[in-house]
Amino acid sequence: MTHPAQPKASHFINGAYVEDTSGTPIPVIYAATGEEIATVYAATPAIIEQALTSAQAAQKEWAKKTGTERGRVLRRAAEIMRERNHELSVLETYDTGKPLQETLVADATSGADALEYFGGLAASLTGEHIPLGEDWVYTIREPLGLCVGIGAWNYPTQIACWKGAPALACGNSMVFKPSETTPLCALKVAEILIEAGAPAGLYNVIQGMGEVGGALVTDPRVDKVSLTGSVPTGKKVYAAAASGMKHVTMELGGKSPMIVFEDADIESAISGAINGNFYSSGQVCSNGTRVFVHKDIKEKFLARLAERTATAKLGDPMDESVNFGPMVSARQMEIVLGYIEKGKSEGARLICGGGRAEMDGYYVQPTVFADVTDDMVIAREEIFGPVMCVLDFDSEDEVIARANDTEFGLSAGVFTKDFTRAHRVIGQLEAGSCFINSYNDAPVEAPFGGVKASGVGRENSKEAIKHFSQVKSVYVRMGDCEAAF
Ligand SMILES: NC(=O)c1ccc[n+]([C@@H]2O[C@H](COP(=O)([O-])OP(=O)(O)OC[C@H]3O[C@@H](n4cnc5c(N)ncnc54)[C@H](O)[C@@H]3O)[C@@H](O)[C@H]2O)c1
Ligand SMILES: O=CCc1c[nH]cn1
Repeated sequence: MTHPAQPKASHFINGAYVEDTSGTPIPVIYAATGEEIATVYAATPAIIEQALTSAQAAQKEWAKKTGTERGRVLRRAAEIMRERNHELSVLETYDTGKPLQETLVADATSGADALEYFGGLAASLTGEHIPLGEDWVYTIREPLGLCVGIGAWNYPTQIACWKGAPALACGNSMVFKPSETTPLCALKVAEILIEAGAPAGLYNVIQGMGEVGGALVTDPRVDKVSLTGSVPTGKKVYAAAASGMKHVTMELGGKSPMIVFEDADIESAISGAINGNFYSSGQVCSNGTRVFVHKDIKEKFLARLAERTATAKLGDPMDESVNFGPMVSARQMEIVLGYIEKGKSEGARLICGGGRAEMDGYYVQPTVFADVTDDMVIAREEIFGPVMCVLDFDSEDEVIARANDTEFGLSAGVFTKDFTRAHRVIGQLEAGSCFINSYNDAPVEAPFGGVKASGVGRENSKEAIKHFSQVKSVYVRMGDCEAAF
């Protein structure tokens, strides 16, 4: 019997599902059991061509609509997503293995927030009037054209919407390629947009691995590339886009610091560390995986952290009481287990976890290492799994320097009751998305993105509009135009 997660076809192009089984088969594996639940096929050159042609044609008509008309479609799509939240969350759980407890509140709902927010902004995307004596300049905010979105596997619905919603609000069209590990959810986003009144071809989804992404990035019809992925992929995609002088947004990886000062509320700081390391089984780009704890409170912090981590409920992700799921894939589980062994061999002190959980599926125990030093591999490389590194520090200046000593710059957090210190420290941290006495909140109203190797551009908020539109300026001379000869 066909599994309920099996989509009608692999791709969604020009308003309909499209199949081409001559592409490479991509099995969809449910991470909680290892069972193959669906198959899709990588886009062939003919499929890529269909998607780009449809998107290019649809964009021209879409850009002629008023912002109010565009916004209405996006807001209707948001409503449909909310009405179907349960069904979409179950699919997200099949796609990623993340617990339903999480997907019910953080995936389709976050996608709907983006559609609603950018739907609301669409009608207010105007230019300005710049008086110059008698003359004047006016500006027009114009779409970029055909945008390509390429997704990572940790938030398939959210990523499809965080890219699609601002792109469409600004009058662009999109071809979206989900991660080959989680190909299912973006198809539903495309389906819902059509149901909400989007024209055929405006938002297309095609499947595939890096080669399909590469073909999209280098196509001369594409004006903008927005990637969510790792730093190595980001470097390749950024370079390929640059050779075509395309606009880019790069949402990449991190190894973010979370600093716990001696005056912090310990329970609250531990909640931050848990949210910033174990939510989505640690598969969140902005995670605060280097937890710097002041030496005076380190042992107290570790003892309580171990106690609370022991209460994590691993199990069937469809059971709503389960709050800790498997890694997305066997490959990701092996990568994470490799880092755990590295941490042990490097001499870090294992506080809890430290291996695979004894159950079917790709579960890794929530793991905490203490006495981690800055030079250890586990403190330098992005693990993208449930592995928290606790490092201790003495002084504010020292911890700021150590927190910044990384190629990454996605996020940073500070826990302290001293707000003067909180703002002073945050002001010196090299990171794009920061938190004070909290960790990992990502509301659509706030800009999201990194500095240094963690990325270029911002998603969400009004900032995203700047990355999906361009400004035309028009000089208007009221008198005669004069020349030297
Ligand atoms: N900053 C953010 O917003 C954010 C959010 C989620 C995940 N991430 C990052 O994503 C990574 C995990 O996701 P992943 O393993 O899917 O990342 P990845 O870099 O392996 O793949 C990301 C996407 O890029 C595609 N791709 C690979 N090579 C390509 C190429 N040469 N040209 C075009 N496309 C190509 C993949 O098929 C996939 O769709 C982590 O590093 C994580 O930090 C960042
Ligand atoms: O994974 C990165 C994006 C994100 C952060 N919090 C929720 N989603």
